[in-house]
Amino acid sequence: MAQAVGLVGWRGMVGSVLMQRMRDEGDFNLIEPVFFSTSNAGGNAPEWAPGAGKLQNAFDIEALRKLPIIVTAQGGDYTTEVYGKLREAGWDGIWIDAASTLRMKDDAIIILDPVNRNVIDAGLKNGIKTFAGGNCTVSCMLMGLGGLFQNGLVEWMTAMTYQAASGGGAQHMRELLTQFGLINGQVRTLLDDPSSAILDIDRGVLALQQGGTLPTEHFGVPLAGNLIPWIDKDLGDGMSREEWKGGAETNKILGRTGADIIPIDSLCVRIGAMRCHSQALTIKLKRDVPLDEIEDMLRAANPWAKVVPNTREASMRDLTPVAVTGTLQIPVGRLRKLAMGPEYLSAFTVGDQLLWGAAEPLRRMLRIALGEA
Ligand SMILES: NC(=O)C1=CN([C@@H]2O[C@H](COP(=O)(O)OP(=O)(O)OC[C@H]3O[C@@H](n4cnc5c(N)ncnc54)[C@H](OP(=O)(O)O)[C@@H]3O)[C@@H](O)[C@H]2O)C=CC1
Ligand SMILES: N[C@@H](CC(=O)OP(=O)(O)O)C(=O)O
Repeated sequence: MAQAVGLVGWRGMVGSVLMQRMRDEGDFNLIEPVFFSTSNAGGNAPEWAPGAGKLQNAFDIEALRKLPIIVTAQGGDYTTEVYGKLREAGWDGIWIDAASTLRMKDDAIIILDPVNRNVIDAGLKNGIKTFAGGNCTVSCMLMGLGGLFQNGLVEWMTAMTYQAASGGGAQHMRELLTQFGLINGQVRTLLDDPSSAILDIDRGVLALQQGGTLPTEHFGVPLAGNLIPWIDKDLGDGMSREEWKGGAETNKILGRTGADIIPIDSLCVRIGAMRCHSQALTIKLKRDVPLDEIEDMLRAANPWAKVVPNTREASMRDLTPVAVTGTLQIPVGRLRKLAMGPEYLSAFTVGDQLLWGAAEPLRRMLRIALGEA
């Protein structure tokens, strides 16, 4: 008989991508979905899930307690509000969560099964019941570079990130597009006139960007025609929380602790892409490995990592957010040894932060929990 699975956060941005992937992969044939809402209990479940009945109250601990598995993409505040109460009420089910809240807890595993299926399986065997999707930047990086980690080749690594607006949420994407539109409107007459001076156009754009009238409620400053070299909270030691996650989460996903920890550091930057995070990586290898062997390792690690030849044409065609959006492929390119020596490798990777960065690890974990993968 199909297992009942509670779904919370299914209509949000991450949740919608998750629902679409579950529908595409036939996951709903394996479960009896119970849809929850924080805002519309008693409303209708989505029309594409006939027979799913009414939406249940996502804060109703008694209703949640009945379910052996709960999948949530509702957000960290919801997890903070509900998870503890549910466990305190004696709930012993499997909790699969997109939020960062529980990731670093000792009794939780960060899920990215193409990279850490061994950690997940060992956890399940040892009674772990809490599974959290990783930070989008970390998950996309590990999907691309998994081969180097699998082969124990990484001595240390730095990631310079180029993160899309979607990482902030749906409202951030809207704000970015509104800013682009307003900027275009500001200089449209000049743009339409081929004889206008580019510096006049530039002055017009800057006047709007600096004038304080662009909507910046979500990003704090204009992102259109700009970048923001800070993502997430200020940890007070010169590091952003997003940068801290790069090292902390990567090592936890890989199951590395103590002396086995791989130093990984980042500088995380928000740019005006829509939903793909990109990152430029500098990797110190433990030994000099020829580039063709490195490429073979990257390809062999999982079916989604794709090596892009280090040429201008291939990089421009295949290694951009626009090329990757909506796909599960994680291209890795710009691979070359650096001037510092043959153990120093440069790489660039791009990933859809709503797919491998958020939804995909959750639906795959659900299948593992159901014994279907
Ligand atoms: N955004 C991202 O890039 C990533 C997000 N995550 C995590 O996923 C979680 C959710 O993020 P995200 O999906 O961006 O959040 P959203 O804001 O898109 O959705 C969250 C909830 O908001 C409610 N909501 C209110 N108004 C609307 C509306 N007009 N349309 C849709 N939903 C609405 C819904 O709850 P209800 O139906 O109950 O009203 C929905 O489940 C967070 O924990 C985040 O950390 C993880 C990785 C990446
Ligand atoms: N912080 C990421 C998005 C995100 O939701 O990350 P996390 O799941 O670690 O909170 C970004 O802004 O691009």
